[in-house]
Amino acid sequence: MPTTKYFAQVPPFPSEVQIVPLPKVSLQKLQNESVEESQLLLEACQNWGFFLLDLQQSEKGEELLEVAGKMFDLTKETFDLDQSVLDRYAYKPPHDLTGYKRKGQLKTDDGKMDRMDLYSINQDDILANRPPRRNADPIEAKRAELRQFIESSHSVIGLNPGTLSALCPLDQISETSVRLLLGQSQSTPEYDSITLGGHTDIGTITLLFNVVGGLQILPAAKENTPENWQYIKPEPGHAVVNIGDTLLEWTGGVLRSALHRVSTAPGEQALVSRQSVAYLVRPKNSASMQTLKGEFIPPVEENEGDETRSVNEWAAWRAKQIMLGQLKPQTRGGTRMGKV
Ligand SMILES: O=C(O)CCC(=O)C(=O)O
Ligand SMILES: [Fe+2]
Repeated sequence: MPTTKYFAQVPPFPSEVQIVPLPKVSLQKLQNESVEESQLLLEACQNWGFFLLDLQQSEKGEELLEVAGKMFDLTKETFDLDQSVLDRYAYKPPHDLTGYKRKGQLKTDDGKMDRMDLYSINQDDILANRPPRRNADPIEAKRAELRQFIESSHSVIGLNPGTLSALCPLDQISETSVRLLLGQSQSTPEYDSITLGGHTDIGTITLLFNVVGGLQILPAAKENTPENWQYIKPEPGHAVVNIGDTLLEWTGGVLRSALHRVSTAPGEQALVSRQSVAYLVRPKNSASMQTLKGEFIPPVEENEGDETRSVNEWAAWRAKQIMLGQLKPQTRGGTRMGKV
């Protein structure tokens, strides 16, 4: 999440609300190769599939916080556009998810419609790996800042296993995107309403910048009932990082991909609009979904049959399964669940 400046502009997260006790992992300590910090990171990725990344006291981290602030400003400028202007950039699901998604187009867990406006910007468009696409004016005007945000986010997460950065290079075509999100303020809040339905992220890793609360996760082994969902409290100077399904598959289920959603923000935070910014990393399209080999990864057993599809084929299959209702997103992987 960006710096304190953005937190000062909204009501505080209420202290009485129960929150998920997510570990805070320090980027600076990871950069200094702290063994304890790496252990904390691994445990968080196994137990929760989520952690808070403390970006403070690290040059790279502070740089990212600064540019994440610019992405918040861009989110505001973009969603301040007239509805008729935004509609010109509408996304075209299921094939093209880049562009603007108006609220009310997706079913949420409770059978109602979502309340989240999204604008997805393709990484290859910003880095000029493909012919440019015409985006809404505020986005066109901030191409340089978007590039900075992508490069800075990529370098922060590229720190960890070397394999990950090799499989998600910046110069090869992928579906990696920057997503700007807006949940509108509610003058008479409906606290049980879902803004963006429960899902897992399909990619490898997601870096999320939140100021206002609302993001919730369903802890492992908990039934999907309203009382089991718990809020993540946004912290100044930290990003929320979560593991996606691709990393779960690549690690043979060692890491957890957790179900999460956005609900109405708690307390007085529901009275203000909620912006958030996500950097959703996908592998290069030509990569394989095959389980990686490594010290911590259980070998694939003969009767299991390893995944042989490419990232592209697998993503198309998965999207279709979800649409047909044959695959329901759920928390998978991690220590407590063993192999998937
Ligand atoms: O807005 C948020 O905090 C979460 C967004 C999210 O989960 C997503 O874009 O995949
Ligand atoms: Fe997500």
